[in-house]
This record gives sequence, structure tokens and C-alpha cells, in this order.
Amino acid sequence: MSSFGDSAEASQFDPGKGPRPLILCGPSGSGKSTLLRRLLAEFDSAFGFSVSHTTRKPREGEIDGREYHFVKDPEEMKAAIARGEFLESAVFSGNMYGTSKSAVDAVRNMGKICVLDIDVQGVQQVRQQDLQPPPLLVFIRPPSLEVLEERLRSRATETEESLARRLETARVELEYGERPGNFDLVLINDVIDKAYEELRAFILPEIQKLKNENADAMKDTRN
Ligand SMILES: Nc1ncnc2c1ncn2[C@@H]1O[C@H](COP(=O)(O)OP(=O)(O)OP(=O)(O)O)[C@@H](O)[C@H]1O
Repeated sequence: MSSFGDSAEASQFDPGKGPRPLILCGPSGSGKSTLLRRLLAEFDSAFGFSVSHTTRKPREGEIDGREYHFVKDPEEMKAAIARGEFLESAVFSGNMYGTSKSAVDAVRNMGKICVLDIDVQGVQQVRQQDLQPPPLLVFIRPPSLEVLEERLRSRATETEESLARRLETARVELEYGERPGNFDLVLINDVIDKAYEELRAFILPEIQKLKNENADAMKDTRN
């Protein structure tokens, strides 16, 4: 068994079976959190979140295995990444962060759709991995860079400098998102209700499938 990530509990699913993870990607301010909040409000029990690994030190109140799996030795995490145990990883402010495949699997084993909010660089890594079952990749984009700028300004979380940086990154990310084949769904978040309906319709078959599978598993344990 892998030395990294959640211990794999007895699963009701065969390898490669069970709910597919849902990956939401898109420029900062494109509406990922807004759309995810709506999904959770409607289908809370269908979704779960994986616990990431990090080499940064725990902050007060953070518990190992809850907020993050805290890794003391960066060399250990590098080695696990080299062994292919991570779906994606990145370095922020000198600390390593990453999603292990077994952390994603732990959510699948609970019969839930693992939701991941991952940037374009992370998606590029995910696409090089052979995750089973394969994730559903959704790119959420604003109608235009001008609208994105307006939304980021009205969210009032940015300085002029961070705004300019986010818009420049968005330009590059939009190019990647628009390239055919990179995502299973490219969602234009213009009118929020419409965008949500589209996301909902896309994920609904997976939720239905998982409800059926969970019901079957319940029947099996009763028989
Ligand atoms: N369709 C929409 N119409 C108008 N405003 C929207 C729409 N979708 C999201 N917003 C607003 O745009 C802002 C950015 O949305 P949100 O915070 O969900 O983006 P995000 O992709 O999660 O950003 P980050 O990656 O920075 O966390 C928020 O203030 C949100 O309320």
C-alpha cells in the first residue's frame, strides 16, 4: 500500500469503479466557489473533499489529517511524487502542496464524488496521470476578461497589483481552457442560474449513478 495519503479503507467499489471525481478549474474570479456552493447546497451528501498534503507547518487549531496531512520531511513528499502517488502538486511560498491519489480514493471509497478545485497547471498534471475512474474535468470561464475584471473588483478582495496578476494569469488559463480536448465541459459563467443549470445537468447522471450504486451496496449488506 502507498505510504502516502489516507489509509485505504475496505471499499464497496472495485478498483476503477465508483463515482468519478469532479475537477473544477478556471481563472480566479470565474465563479468556481459560487457554483460549488450551489452544488453543495443541493446535493451535499453526494460530494466529499480530499485532504491534501503539505510541507508547511500546521497553524494553530489545524489537525493533521483534517485540514491537511502535514509532512515533516519535504524529501519524503518529493519521493512520493516521483513514485507517481500524487495526482498533482505545486509549490507556494516555498511549501509543497499536493493531492495524493489515495486521498481522492478515500472519498470514492465512502461512495462520494470527490470535488477538487485545481488550477490549470494542476490540470495539466492530472491529465498526465492515469486516474481510475477518470475525473470529470470542468473549466469555468467568465464571458470575457472585462467581466472577470469587474467581478474581481466588486468582490473587493484584490489590490491593484494582485488584480493585474490575476488577469494576466487568466489570459493564459483561458487559452488552455478553450483548447479542444483539455476539458469534458467548458462552462461560460454569464448568468449564474444558467451556468448552474448547465453544471447540474452535467453532473446529475454521476449523482444518479452513485445513488443507485449506494442503494445496491446497502441491499448487499442487508442480504
Ligand atoms: N454569473 C455571475 N454573475 C455575476 N457575478 C458572479 C457570477 N458568478 C460569480 N460571480 C461573482 O464573482 C466573484 C467571483 O466568484 P468566485 O469567488 O465564486 O470565483 P472563484 O473562481 O471561486 O475565485 P477564486 O479562484 O479566486 O477563489 C464573486 O463575487 C461572485 O459572487
